[in-house]
Order: sequence, then structure tokens, then C-alpha cells
Amino acid sequence: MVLCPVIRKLLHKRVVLASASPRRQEILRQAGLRFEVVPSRFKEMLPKALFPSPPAYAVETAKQKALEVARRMHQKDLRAPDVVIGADTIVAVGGLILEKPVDKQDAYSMLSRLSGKEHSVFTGVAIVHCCSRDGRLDTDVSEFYEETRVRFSELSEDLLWEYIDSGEPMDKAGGYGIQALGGMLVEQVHGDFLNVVGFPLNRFCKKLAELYYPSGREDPRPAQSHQGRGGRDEDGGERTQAAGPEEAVSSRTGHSPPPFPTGLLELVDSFKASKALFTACKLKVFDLLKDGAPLKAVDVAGKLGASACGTGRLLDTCVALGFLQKTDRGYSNTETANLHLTSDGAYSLRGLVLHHSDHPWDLSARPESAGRDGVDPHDGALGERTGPPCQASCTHSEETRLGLLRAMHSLAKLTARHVATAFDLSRFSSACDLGGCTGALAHALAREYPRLRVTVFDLPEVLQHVAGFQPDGPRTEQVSFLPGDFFEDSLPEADLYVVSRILRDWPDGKVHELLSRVARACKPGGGLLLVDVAAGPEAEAEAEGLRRRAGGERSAAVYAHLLRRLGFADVRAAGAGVRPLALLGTRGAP
Ligand SMILES: O=c1[nH]cc([C@@H]2O[C@H](COP(=O)(O)OP(=O)(O)OP(=O)(O)O)[C@@H](O)[C@H]2O)c(=O)[nH]1
Repeated sequence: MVLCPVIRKLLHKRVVLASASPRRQEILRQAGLRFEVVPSRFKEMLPKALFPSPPAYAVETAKQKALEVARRMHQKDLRAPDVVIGADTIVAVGGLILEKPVDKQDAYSMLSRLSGKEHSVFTGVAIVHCCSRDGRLDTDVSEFYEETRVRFSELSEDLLWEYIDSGEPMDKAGGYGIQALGGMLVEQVHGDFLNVVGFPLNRFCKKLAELYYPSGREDPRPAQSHQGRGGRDEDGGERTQAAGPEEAVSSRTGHSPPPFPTGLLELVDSFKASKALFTACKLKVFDLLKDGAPLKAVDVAGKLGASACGTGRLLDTCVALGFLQKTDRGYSNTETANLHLTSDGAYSLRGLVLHHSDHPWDLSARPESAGRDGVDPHDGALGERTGPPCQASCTHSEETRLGLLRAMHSLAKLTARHVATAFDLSRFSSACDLGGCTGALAHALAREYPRLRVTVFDLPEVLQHVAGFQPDGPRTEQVSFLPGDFFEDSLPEADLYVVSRILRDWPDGKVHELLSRVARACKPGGGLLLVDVAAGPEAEAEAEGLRRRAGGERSAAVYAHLLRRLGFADVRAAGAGVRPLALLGTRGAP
């Protein structure tokens, strides 16, 4: 998600981060920026004594790093990127500039210098706008720095050496990483934390806003207040002081044009990112780049039997999306790709990606007829919703079905413990997880509640594949599997029914039917735990009916409203991991 409008401005440009620092890449990626990584070859050896202050040195180094990449890319491709970002982080203490230690002894002398004292961390940043004209590279450099003051505790020799032996100091300015073990050395921080980590995101956004919205407005299109001001236009070029055609029209008619529909255009474009992901997963790009040495685009193309040019574009898009990293040696997987996009990653979601790639979302099926017929588009009229992907997989090949189960298992594992502990469920002695698939949540519940017996109730064709997903270890005997269809068969008896991550895939009528069945099966005092609902204000609930969000979820308020109507009292909501909310309702007397 991109929160910052000014970051959105860069989404349609070719942006390059001239840095090998994984921290910088992470910070900018988390901010929603899409960029390629081309580490700078500039040697950080400018003569420090020539600079009036430590930050002046950091800014110049950042600028040289970025310019080196801009020039190299221009020479190589004869097309420079639109924007190159360079940064340099240093520590300044007692008039000295400390960079990355060259060896352990150097780390020791840096850290002992910082012990018990305050020092400043400066990150210099250069934003270089590039333009190729007649084979010549024009650059326009904007630069700034940010200072953060950091105070260290007194460090004992033992602690110092233990920290140095951890290996953490070696690639960090001043010899410590505040975001990791080095955080233990720090007593106080004044200023931007991310600046210490390597990139002052807040100042960076402000600087971009200065460049792209010079009059202080978020969106420059409704242009009245820009007259007489310079600045950068949508394409990063200098805006001239003369009014553009739009401005001329608006001054003639007296009407301002509406705000530029940036969000809408981003949506129109966003399918390209999904397409690239689908294609890379289908071609097994991430399996190919797993573990081994980085590969050049031509080598990847050779192994895939694809064109070098198309493969290069696909790989670069994956770099911009944060799934691959690119160095001089070639392309390799990021941690995210290794974990989630390889076939056998610890939390592989590749099966889910392939499922979505092969089954375009039903909403696109018959939209026109739904509009004409006046049918409620949320009730399956736009194409049948066939339930959770792992239940709807009868048309899949064996390999795809297993990949999908693995993805469902990964997703459940990611949040299972959060879900199990979102509420105190110790009053229940039996639970039934409806559509519980491989049992990942069931096992987490069993681990948390020693007296809870959990039955996973799912279709026979799903359960026949779950043996390979069962964990070893204590309490596994508390979990059992029962084949059945929760729309057709009687629900197994239980004190607590669990409905996790399945409702979003069913139309409203089916959701109503399933929850009514649960309400009938649930004894007074029994519970219903409902997982994967979106947050939403209570007031909207009645008006919304069971309306879904764009992602398919319905809001917690909507479900709470429905549960109360079905006879559940005391419906409470709690966080259940990064995204989903969980609801727990208690069945009242009928
Ligand atoms: O608390 C932390 N302080 C600093 C860092 C990391 O330290 C390095 C600083 O080095 P530099 O600015 O020269 O950047 P490089 O890593 O060499 O990458 P470039 O290719 O951009 O030159 C930087 O990585 C900080 O992130 C830290 O992690 N924690």
C-alpha cells in the first residue's frame, strides 16, 4: 500500500536505488516505492578534511554514489533511469567521522569511542533526476541530510567483544545496528530512527513534496495556486511558469479541473504487477534462483527457454516489486521470494498465486447481465463463487491441488497462534474447525489449550491430502479429522465452532446458510470463533448488509450484526495477527 501521495508520483517512473544496503531497500520498499537496485561502485574515499562539516561529507558521498550509477546506466543502456537515489550514513563523534569498520579491531575502537556518550548519525541523500538528450546525460541533483542524536550506555569490555563477535557491526556505520542487537547499546535517540538505520524516510518524502508540489499542495493538477512557481511536473521535468493548456481552459471557463485521479490510474495499472508475479511463478523463476549463485538475465532466459529481452524485463519488474535483487553478478531471490514464492519455501504461497493466475476473479464473468437484470452482484450473480480455493479444486491437477493446500497451510500457519490466543478459549473442551483443511489452526489451538480436543471437518477430497502436513510433537493427538460437507452433513458436536478464512469465498446466501447451521448446532454457552474479517465501523453494519470489501472480506461489524441476529450474544472482536480480526460470539439460550 502506498500511503504517501508523493511516493505515488514515482510509481510511473524508472527509479533506481544506488545502494547495496539491504536496510535502505527495505525502508523504501515498505514505503511502497518501486525501484531497481543498482549498487554504486563509487569508492567512499573523499578526503574528509576538505569538507566543512561531517554532513557535507555524507551528502557529497551520497551524490557521487548516485551520479556514478546514473552515468554507468546511461552509458550501458543509452537510456538513463528517471530518478537515481543515493545515500550515505556516517557517525560523527568528537570531530571524527566514523564509517563502516574495516575489521574487528576497528569496530572495537569505534564502539569504545561511542561508549557512554552521545554522538550524531548523519545520512546524506541525493535524488538525481536524469534525462538523456541526443545521447547526452543531463542530471539535476537535489540533496539533503538528516541528523539523529544517539546516546550509548557505558559498555563493558565483555559486552563489546560479544557484540563484535556477533558479526553485526561490520557493515554498519559506526559499527552498530540500532535495529538489531545494537539496539541494546542505545540509551536514548533524538530524531528520526530510520535515519540511523540508513534512510531518513520522513525527510525524503518532504523533499519529494518540495520537488513535486512546490506550492505545498498535494496534487499539482488543479493549478490555480501554482502560477508563478517553478517545480517538477508529473514527468519530473521542470515546470515552466507559463500556464499549461488545462490552466488556460480553466481560467477561461472559471472552472477548476477536478483533482488528478492518481489512485484510479494506479488501479488501472496495478494488474501489471500481479501479471508479472503470476508469470514469474508459472515459469518457476524463483525456484531457479533459489539458493544458487546469482544468474544473469540471459542465463535465466536460457534455462527457461524464453527470450532474453522479455526475461530481462520480467526480472527487472520482479526487482521493482521486491521479489528479486539485482547486483553486478546477476539476479537472486529476496527473502520474501525464498519464503513465499518458491515451490518448497517454508511458507510457500506459490500454489495460491498459480490458482489466482489460472482462475481469474469471478467478478469479471458476467457484469453486464448483472447490471441489466438488477441482480444483487454480491450474491453470486457475477459468476459463481465456489467456496474456498482448496475446496473448489476438483478441476486442478494433483500438483496444483497440493500447491494450493500448501499455500492454505502456509497462510494458516502465519496467523494460527495469533488466532488461538486472540481470546481466552480455555472454557471450551471440544472444538470443531469447519473447513479446517490441513489442521494448522487446529494444532495451534491444541498447543495452547491442553484439554481442548479439536475436530477438523472438511471435504473428503481435501482430507485425503493432509497427512503430509501434520506436525510432530506434543498434543498432536488432540487433533482429529472428520470428512464431511458442512452444507450437507450434520455438524460434529462441539463446544466451540471455528470458521476461519472460508467465508470470503462464499456468496451471501451461503454465508447465511452456514452460520445458521452453526447457530443451530451450537449449544447455549457454546462459542463461535470467526476469523478473517475486516475492521469497519459498527454504524455501517446495518446499511451494508453482508457487503464485501474489494478483497472479498466483509467487515467485523457486519458479521457481529449477523451473529447477534442468529442468537449469539456478547460478540467480541480481537486482532488475530497482522491483518485479520477474529470475532468470538457466545450462543444464548434459544
Ligand atoms: O544503526 C545502524 N546504522 C547503520 C546501518 C547501516 O550502515 C550502512 C552505512 O554504510 P553506507 O552508508 O556506506 O552504505 P552501504 O551499506 O555501504 O551501502 P551503499 O551501497 O549505499 O553505499 C548502511 O547500510 C546502513 O543501513 C545500520 O544498518 N544500522
